[in-house]
Amino acid sequence: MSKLRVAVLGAKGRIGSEAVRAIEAAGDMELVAALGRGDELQTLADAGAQVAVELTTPDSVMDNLDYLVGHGIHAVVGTTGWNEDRLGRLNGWLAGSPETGVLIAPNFSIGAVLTMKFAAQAARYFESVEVVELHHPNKVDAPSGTATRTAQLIAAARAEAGCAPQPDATATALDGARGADVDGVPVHAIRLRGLLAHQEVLLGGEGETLTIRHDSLHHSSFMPGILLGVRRVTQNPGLTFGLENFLDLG
Ligand SMILES: NC(=O)C1=CN([C@@H]2O[C@H](COP(=O)(O)OP(=O)(O)OC[C@H]3O[C@@H](n4cnc5c(N)ncnc54)[C@H](O)[C@@H]3O)[C@@H](O)[C@H]2O)C=CC1
Ligand SMILES: O=C(O)C1=N[C@H](C(=O)O)C[C@H](O)C1
Repeated sequence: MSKLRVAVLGAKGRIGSEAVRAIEAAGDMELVAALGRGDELQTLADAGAQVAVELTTPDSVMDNLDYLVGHGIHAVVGTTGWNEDRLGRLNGWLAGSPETGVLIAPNFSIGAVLTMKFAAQAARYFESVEVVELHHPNKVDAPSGTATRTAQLIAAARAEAGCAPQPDATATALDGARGADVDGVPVHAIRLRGLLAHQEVLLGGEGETLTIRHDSLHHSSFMPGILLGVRRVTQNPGLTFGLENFLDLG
């Protein structure tokens, strides 16, 4: 069977360099291009890339996806910075290239995907819920894409269950002291040397609390998800948001 022809964008970055190694080691894939900032996107079409793994920066990802979708190259995207406006533009490009698949995964690690699922399940049973994400200090965006998605899923589950707004008597606060408000869920971002990517979801009810914590200790935690995404995206045209869509989580 012929190997999948895969490219990496952001190949010299923290996660991109790990992805290059993982793709090179995968028996069913061939790494046909590894691009860094400033490299010509035309290299991807010239190399016959079928799938591109996009691991760059929020300021680069849209131009790259415009090119990829326009050339019918499937994309597996880990880069953060997604909002309604960006998703709308991407869907517009995909409408003009209906056979192309794009997976956007806020997090490729199985533990983080499960954290999001468990948090959404638990959120309706507790009065209070807050998200704390903790990352290395070189991260350029806050809150993390994972924390934003977690808070959105929690808010949606609470709305569906008819939960009341969270109790919070804060009358005066220093700017930022209560974190960012994502759909009514406070999200707090810590940046600390020594950390990689971590998240806690804190839930509180009468006389009890529940903490769901996940730790990515190495970039290798993201690789099985990236490889799964590469294998599955070619059979899933259009936009898929979240790796859970390619997992049988029940
Ligand atoms: N979804 C997930 O599971 C994960 C997502 N990420 C996200 O991936 C992105 C990259 O993270 P890191 O590797 O830590 O950052 P990084 O800064 O180490 O790497 C980004 C790389 O992309 C390069 N780059 C920028 N523009 C480019 C362009 N137009 N073409 C090609 N290369 C370009 C940069 O020069 C840099 O080498 C971030 O948005 C981060 O949040 C990171 C880890 C896991
Ligand atoms: O920048 C990172 O490192 C990470 N980014 C993603 C995010 O913002 O959620 C995924 C993971 O947290 C690592």
